[in-house]
Amino acid sequence: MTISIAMAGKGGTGKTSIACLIVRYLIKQRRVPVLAVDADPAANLDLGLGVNVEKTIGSILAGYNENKLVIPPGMSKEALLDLKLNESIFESQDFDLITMGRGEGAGCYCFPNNVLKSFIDKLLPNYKFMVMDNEAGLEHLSRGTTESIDHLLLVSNHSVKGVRTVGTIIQLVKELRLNIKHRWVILNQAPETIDPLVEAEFGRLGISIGAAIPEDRLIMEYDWHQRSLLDMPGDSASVQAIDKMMNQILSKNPSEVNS
Ligand SMILES: Nc1ncnc2c1ncn2[C@@H]1O[C@H](COP(=O)(O)OP(=O)(O)OP(=O)(O)O)[C@@H](O)[C@H]1O
Repeated sequence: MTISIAMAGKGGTGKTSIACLIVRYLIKQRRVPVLAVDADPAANLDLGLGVNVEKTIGSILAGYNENKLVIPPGMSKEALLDLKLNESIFESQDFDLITMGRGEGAGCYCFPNNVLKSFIDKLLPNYKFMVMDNEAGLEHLSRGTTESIDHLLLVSNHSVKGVRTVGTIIQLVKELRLNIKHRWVILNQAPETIDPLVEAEFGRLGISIGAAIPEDRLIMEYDWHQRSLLDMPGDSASVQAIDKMMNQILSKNPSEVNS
């Protein structure tokens, strides 16, 4: 069975960086192959993983909608779309990546989201792990494989707004009736002492912190130099915290991990 890990939280709190460091952990632990999914139209999971994705689900669908696809004789439009979607998989030795990207024009992501979901349903049996970076709203995680997530990681930075967004997402998960097996609240860029206001907000919402990832200048430097976070050194503070967090998370499903 594939173990699915999904990230959520307010924009800019570090979801993408943490997703990359989780992929790094899985690769180092040889828990491969990993399917990385960038389901946030505003995220750049590819850059964090040190690759550059040009073909996204959004860009393929834009061509499909505008009838830009030349359909070979004897092939259905759906079969051609499937073929094109397969071309959007970025393959590397240890992980594959699919990216939702932006559709053309403003507005609704319902169609790309639905296509992404059924695409994931098809791909998932080929992987040991799926790591999915999401936008704050989780509406797209309903129906199909993505309805049931093994580990939902709710990321907040050290701000009252970040914590409130986590509270809102917890509510949303209930309303959407998503089947989340384990939920973890991650405090990113955590200082040594948590500000009493931030702590009070966690307390008010009845949320306990599952793991804290410290502020690590190296993450910013890698970002600045567009270096892959997969190459972060094992002794850096953030990597050590992520590795510890992942050991704790995966201890919840040892049988699947060893199978
Ligand atoms: N623990 C950390 N220490 C230092 N800098 C960090 C840390 N985590 C993330 N950052 C920096 O914070 C910024 C935002 O991080 P990131 O892009 O991962 O957030 P995000 O939640 O995915 O944002 P978005 O939703 O907008 O894509 C980046 O510049 C990143 O380098």
